[in-house]
Amino acid sequence: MSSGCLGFLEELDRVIEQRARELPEGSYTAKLLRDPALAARKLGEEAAEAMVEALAGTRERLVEEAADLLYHLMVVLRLRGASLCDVARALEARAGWRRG
Ligand SMILES: N=c1c2ncn([C@@H]3O[C@H](COP(=O)(O)OP(=O)(O)OP(=O)(O)O)[C@@H](O)[C@H]3O)c2ncn1[C@@H]1O[C@H](COP(=O)(O)O)[C@@H](O)[C@H]1O
Repeated sequence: MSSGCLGFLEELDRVIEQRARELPEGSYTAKLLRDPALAARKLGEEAAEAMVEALAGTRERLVEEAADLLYHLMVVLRLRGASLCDVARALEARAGWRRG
């Protein structure tokens, strides 16, 4: 993985946090944040679409579906007061077990 490519995720996380605070009209993110069941269903749909691309799609289609999946995961995490930082910490702790 090229270094520095994940910095934008922090920026996107801040935008999602701002949408959660302000819930602006006309924002798709705010629509998901107002309806946790919709957000969870969309997460599942995007996971299924990514699976289809992983099985038989092009690299480009897989990357596009992975982007949809990651965005929806970030919204669902925010609904539970969590973020990709918490996910990174969980992964880091697992790496610790393996090293130890
Ligand atoms: N990164 C994203 C992003 N990725 C995917 N999507 C939306 O996720 C949806 C994916 O759903 P589908 O693939 O099912 O496509 P669809 O048929 O259009 O969706 P539905 O009408 O079925 O819900 C689309 O509406 C996309 O626009 C996103 N919507 C917003 N963002 C970012 O979120 C931030 C806040 O944007 P607002 O949501 O406009 O406030 C901005 O930085 C945006 O770039």
